[in-house]
This record gives sequence, structure tokens and C-alpha cells, in this order.
Amino acid sequence: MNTTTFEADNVRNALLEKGIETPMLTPTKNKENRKAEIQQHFQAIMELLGMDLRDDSLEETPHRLAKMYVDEIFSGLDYDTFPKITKIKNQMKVSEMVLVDEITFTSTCEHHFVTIDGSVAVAYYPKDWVIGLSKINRVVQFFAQRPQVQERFTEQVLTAFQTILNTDDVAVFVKATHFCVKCRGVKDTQSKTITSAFGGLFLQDRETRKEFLTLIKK
Ligand SMILES: Nc1nc2c(ncn2[C@@H]2O[C@H](COP(=O)(O)OP(=O)(O)OP(=O)(O)O)[C@@H](O)[C@H]2O)c(=O)[nH]1
Ligand SMILES: [Zn+2]
Repeated sequence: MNTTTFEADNVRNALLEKGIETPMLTPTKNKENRKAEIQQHFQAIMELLGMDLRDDSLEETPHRLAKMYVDEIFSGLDYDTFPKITKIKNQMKVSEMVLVDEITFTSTCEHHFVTIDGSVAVAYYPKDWVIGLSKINRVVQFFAQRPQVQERFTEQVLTAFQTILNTDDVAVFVKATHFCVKCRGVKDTQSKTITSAFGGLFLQDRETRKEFLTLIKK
């Protein structure tokens, strides 16, 4: 049964149209069956690593992991979990920039399946609607709860807000630490990756972009 909202469908269609949707298949099994199979596969991985799952600290790990993947850290692959957006008609005629800075998120690197830890700033110029502030965090969290690369995550957040707010005038700035760079591979413990995506006024007008970038550097 399709239980996605109108809003979620619009966002998904906008991402597909721009070619920035996460590559994904339509699941053929229900959530509980998927969890049961992930559990079995993860048990096999742990045993291949040489772990003894009869230990009572380890025995529930495959089950925990299956639940964590499906219900938590990869829940954003399922549009049924897209947040309900409270829209407020812009009757007060807000015409200045609305900026939410330092939205913290954790995501998962799709190349290595380890953590990405960062923060996001989102700004927009209201047109017909303003939205509940917490919904800005929730939309960011939705796209973070997927295997991701930072560049695509940034573009998805931009397009989602442009669609929900019915305006191009949106800016997104992301700064993150990738644990695939920090805890393995090159083992750089300091570097952060910055990505941004701009639409409408933020793209066309250097002063507007500068104002946004200056505000978030304070
Ligand atoms: N552009 C981009 N690259 C990412 C992101 N997350 C991880 N990567 C990179 O993806 C690349 C995968 O490279 P591979 O050579 O296939 O993998 P690897 O052998 O594990 O690479 P090393 O990390 O260099 O050890 C690495 O350079 C990662 O740093 C991201 O969000 N954006
Ligand atoms: Zn990685």
C-alpha cells in the first residue's frame, strides 16, 4: 500500500527529474522480512570475521543491526517516513531571509558504510509559505538517514526545500567529517568537507550569497 504523502511524492519526483535521487530499487519484501534477511546476512558476516555469536554480548548484534539499518539509519530510503510538513501561509509577508544554522546530522557514507558527522545551514526567502522551523531539521534528517555522498545529500536538501516552499530562492551549506577518511584509509583526523548548493537569488545575486555565507560564519 502506498502511504507516502503528496509532499513526499512531489519531492521524490523533483529529485528524479533532476537526476539526483539516490539509486534505489523498489523493495519487493515487507519491512519485517527485510530485517529478518539482513539479520541472517549480518550473522554470516560476523561469523566469517571469526566471531563466536554464542557469546551473549554478540548474539543479538545481527538483530540489532537489522533493526538499526531499516528503522533508523537508513529509514530515509522509505518515503513513507518523509516528515509531515506544517506550512504556514505567508500572511505576515516575510520577505527577508529565513536562516536555520548549525542543524546537526549524522549520515552514512555509501562507499564504506561508516559515519558522516556534520552540520547544515538552510536559508530561504519565503514566497507563498513559511514552514515550521523544526520541519527544516526533519527534512535534513530524512535525507541524512540514507547511505550518502555529501554532494548528492546537499543537492537533495536544496531540491526538497525548493519543492516544499515553491521557490528557487534556497541555499544549503554542509560541513562534515567523514569517518571513512578519519578512522581508516588516510586517517586524517582534522579535515572537514564543505559543500553548498544555491538556487534563485542565492545563485544569481552575489550580494545575497555573500550575506548568507557571512551570517553562517559568525
Ligand atoms: N566525493 C565524495 N567522495 C567521498 C565521499 N565519502 C567518501 N568519499 C570517497 O570515496 C572514495 C572511494 O575511493 P576508493 O578508492 O574506491 O576506496 P578506498 O580504497 O577505500 O579509498 P581510500 O579511502 O583512499 O582508502 C574515497 O576517496 C573516499 O574518501 C563523499 O561524500 N563525497
Ligand atoms: Zn566513505
